[in-house]
Amino acid sequence: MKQVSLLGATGSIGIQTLEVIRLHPEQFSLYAMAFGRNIEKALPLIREFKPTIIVVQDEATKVKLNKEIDHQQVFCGGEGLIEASIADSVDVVVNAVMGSVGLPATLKAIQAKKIIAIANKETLVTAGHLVMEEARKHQVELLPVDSEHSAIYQSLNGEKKSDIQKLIITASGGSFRDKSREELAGVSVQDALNHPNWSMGAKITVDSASMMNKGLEVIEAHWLFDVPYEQIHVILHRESVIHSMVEYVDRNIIAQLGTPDMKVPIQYALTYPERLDLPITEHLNLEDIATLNFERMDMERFPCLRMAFEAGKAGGSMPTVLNAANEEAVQLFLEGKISFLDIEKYIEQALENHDRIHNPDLSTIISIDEETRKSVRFHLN
Ligand SMILES: NC(=O)C1=CN([C@@H]2O[C@H](COP(=O)(O)OP(=O)(O)OC[C@H]3O[C@@H](n4cnc5c(N)ncnc54)[C@H](OP(=O)(O)O)[C@@H]3O)[C@@H](O)[C@H]2O)C=CC1
Ligand SMILES: CC(=O)[C@@H](O)[C@H](O)COP(=O)(O)O
Ligand SMILES: [Mn+2]
Repeated sequence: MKQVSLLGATGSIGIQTLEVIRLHPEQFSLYAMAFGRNIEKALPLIREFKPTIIVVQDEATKVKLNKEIDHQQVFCGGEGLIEASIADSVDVVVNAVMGSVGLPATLKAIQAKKIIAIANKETLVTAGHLVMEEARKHQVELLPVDSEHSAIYQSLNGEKKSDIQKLIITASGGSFRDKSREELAGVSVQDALNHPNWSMGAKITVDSASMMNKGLEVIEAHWLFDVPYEQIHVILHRESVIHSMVEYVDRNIIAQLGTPDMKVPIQYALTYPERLDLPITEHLNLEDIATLNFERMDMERFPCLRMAFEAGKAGGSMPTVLNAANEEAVQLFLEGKISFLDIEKYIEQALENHDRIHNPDLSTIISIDEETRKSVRFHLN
């Protein structure tokens, strides 16, 4: 029996993780759950799964929650996320919070030698060098939940790293894949949230539409698999059936295919190295799909992808700035305060105004993250 700590339990990945846990009660039990402020969504989950530790975003939410339940161990904020990640009884930490707020808990979970199923890609983008250094030091392997990285992880199984020619990451193209740049000027939040293939949280759905999601995934892949940016390739693949591929030096390409359903990579990370039945997910039927399409990625059309490659290659503190500016700009877009095209403008400005710091430590990363967010908000006023 694996005791799971689930950070981001009320989110899209969180709810699907609970579906997997519910399916295999003999394999998994929910020991800890963390969420932000969504008490309404959390209450039935608390009543059903009866976690020993509960974490909420702030004191006010804790006070509200305590009026609804009688629970001994409710923690708050970043410290709470860490408590939930290092508790002795926890075997696996599923980090599915949204944003760089997940970073300190990931580092502490590694130091506590937990199994880590990582959905929270912002952690790896903002501080990949620190996360991977800790993972190496403590001999902890990060199990990717992100569908592309789960695909690459499976395609690398048993292979030599030195035989990799390139990683090929597939992109659906997101909500605006058929719009020209001119047409993007007037798009609404509702339009952006209409992803063609996946049902996900709001922030990642907007990232998909701007192609920043793919940019973050390139940086995530660089760190997870220790592959240089020059050997990471992105390709447009509308169907989201091939989740990503690895090409080897002998021209063999190994790909992972599956129904676009996040429960598949979530369960794989939870059961690894075993596999279990997943009856709640449809089988992939290639005869019904009939055709798979591939298109060259246009960096002019998708400047967020270009900026992510550039920030990743520049390294140091640049990916921290890229990520923080993006998180803040997407939030402003979701609040209706800026337009869709402003997102890339704000990120570009933040990157231009930043003097790169080589090999930033955790406190430097946290302060750069905060400063970048402030500067994005400042330019708005
Ligand atoms: N959704 C998907 O299919 C995929 C997601 N990912 C990655 O997984 C992560 C989660 O994505 P997704 O599930 O879509 O996001 P959601 O927005 O749906 O969920 C985010 C979760 O994090 C919680 N949360 C947010 N801030 C805090 C905080 N400060 N403290 C504690 N909890 C917090 C939210 O709580 P509350 O509900 O109370 O606000 C919610 O439970 C992201 O990094 C994303 O990029 C990767 C691949 C696919
Ligand atoms: C499901 C998942 O892993 C998402 O990150 C997904 O990849 C989004 O799709 P696109 O970014 O390819 O549109
Ligand atoms: Mn993905």
